[in-house]
Amino acid sequence: MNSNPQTLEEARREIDALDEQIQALISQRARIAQAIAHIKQRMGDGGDHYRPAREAEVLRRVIARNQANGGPLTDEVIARLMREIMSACLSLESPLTVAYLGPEGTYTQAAVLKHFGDSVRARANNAIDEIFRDVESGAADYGVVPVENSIGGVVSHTLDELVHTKLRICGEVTLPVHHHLLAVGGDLAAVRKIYAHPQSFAQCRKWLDAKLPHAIRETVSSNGQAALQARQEGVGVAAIASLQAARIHGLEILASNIEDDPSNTTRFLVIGKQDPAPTGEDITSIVLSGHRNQPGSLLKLLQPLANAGLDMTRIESRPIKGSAVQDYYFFIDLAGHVSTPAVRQALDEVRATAAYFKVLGSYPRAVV
Ligand SMILES: O=C(O)C(=O)C[C@]1(C(=O)O)C=C[C@@H](O)C=C1
Repeated sequence: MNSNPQTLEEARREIDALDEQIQALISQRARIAQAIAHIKQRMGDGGDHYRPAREAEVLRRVIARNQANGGPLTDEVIARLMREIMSACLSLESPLTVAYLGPEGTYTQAAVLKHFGDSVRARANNAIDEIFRDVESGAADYGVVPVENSIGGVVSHTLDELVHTKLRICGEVTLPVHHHLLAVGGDLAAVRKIYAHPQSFAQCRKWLDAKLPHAIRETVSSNGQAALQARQEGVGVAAIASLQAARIHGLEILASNIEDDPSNTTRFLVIGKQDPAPTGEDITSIVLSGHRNQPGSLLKLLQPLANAGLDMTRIESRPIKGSAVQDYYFFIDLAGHVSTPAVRQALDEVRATAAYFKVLGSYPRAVV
């Protein structure tokens, strides 16, 4: 085939031929995925064919090949295309229901699409605890909840739920957060009122002070809700929300990327009943508490992790509700999978000295 077309006709002929091959290959891939689903059924996997570890491996290979080939598509774009192919293949046999923090148009919905692709049934819920209940009861196969924002800090509701649930963390999603000012129409000068989630107001404060110092700022429960209200109230009322919210609610973008810190990122967790297999690039999340009134208790508790040379990537504390003296749960992420001897052994040692200890999950590190 000519790889250096000189005319539009030649180039389009090449694209038509490639499209034919790509389509045939995608169909062939889908048939093999169907065969895999039947094999899994025979093995008795209970109908949940989703395999986060396998998907992470496929995506990592896609990105490695993209980098070796020098693009020209970005890693994010090529991974998204492959993610959609996998999502469509999986949905042929068992479409997943994924509960997320709604309403439609929230960043959590964007995280669902980024992680599971467009072929899942995404189910909007009003509160983080409802998402946990939906997955526990089987009303949803998986849930996606926000856990931390690089500016706003931890989402304490999610941490509190993790302590008590029997569900496991099966994956993580990291999403760069870009805020946009949306309205049904008009221009910046017409904006007299802005709806947003309190965190979004905090993250766009400098921009708002400079560009819209006189507009009334009214907080609502989510960015999706903000977009909905801007839609209902019309010209002069704006919302801070995502591009997706703009699409869903038919709003125009009055200003893009209005966040004060362009590196703003939110981390989400995928919760479910599955323990993903190791991939070689995994995170293990645990929660623990020490015995009261023991000086240096946290240091002693964590010593086995240091002795095993395990890389602790995150530590957060939350007060234990209802304890008279101030006691804390510590949420710790470390690099590695609980099925590897070094991690298992170190965690057994930690468990032996902790007042409370639970593995929240071992799951693949986010790929893109
Ligand atoms: O390899 C599998 O186990 C499959 O089911 C196939 C496949 C894919 O399309 O690549 C689909 C869904 C799973 O989550 C992982 C991978």
